[in-house]
Amino acid sequence: MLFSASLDVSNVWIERSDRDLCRDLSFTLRAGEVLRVLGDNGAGKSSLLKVVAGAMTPLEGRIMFNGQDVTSHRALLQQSMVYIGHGAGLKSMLTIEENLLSYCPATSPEQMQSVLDILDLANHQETYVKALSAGQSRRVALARLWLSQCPLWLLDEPFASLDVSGVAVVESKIQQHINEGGMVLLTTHQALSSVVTRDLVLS
Ligand SMILES: Nc1ncnc2c1ncn2[C@@H]1O[C@H](COP(=O)(O)OP(=O)(O)OP(=O)(O)O)[C@@H](O)[C@H]1O
Repeated sequence: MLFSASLDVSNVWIERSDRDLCRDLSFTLRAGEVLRVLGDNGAGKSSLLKVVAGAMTPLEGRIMFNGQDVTSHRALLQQSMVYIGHGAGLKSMLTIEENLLSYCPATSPEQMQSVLDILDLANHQETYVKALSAGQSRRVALARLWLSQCPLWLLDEPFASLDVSGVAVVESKIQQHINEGGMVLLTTHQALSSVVTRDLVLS
């Protein structure tokens, strides 16, 4: 699939616990780009992602997607993005397959098998998510990315809990996504070894 999308965030002001996390923050994201949000613990990286995802409302600012103002019309953006926050967003009483189908109902059995193989979860297809390790749960959460066919990925610490092979799989999927014109906004405290990023530093 080839994507063509753009994100323009302008003059965002985010306040939390009576503290300004950012004021007048603007940035753009274009097809084929990865923007890495950096900053110390508590700087506001997760909050910024939540604002773009529509899970938090900024005091001021505008978010444009494909040239359309989605600041107060989040539905337009929701159908074009996948947001993976700190929590895996999985239902613990469902199996891996049931969880993925609840997000991506059009997934074919072949696609499901391929994703589980890539993530080294093929033997856990029927396992309930409550019985997975933190890294395995993270892998399931991230599998939504390449089943969803959405241009915009918002990833809060996507490599947390992943082992070396998990990090390599996710980096290669990010590279594939941007090669196809996708966009990635992510927070991470670690350098990406194979993907070129632009950096946005919150202080
Ligand atoms: N649920 C909340 N209610 C009130 N304040 C919060 C909440 N979550 C975070 N904060 C505050 O907002 C600020 C920014 O938090 P945020 O999680 O966005 O930072 P971060 O840069 O992602 O941090 P980290 O690198 O530790 O993950 C912090 O000062 C924190 O105390």
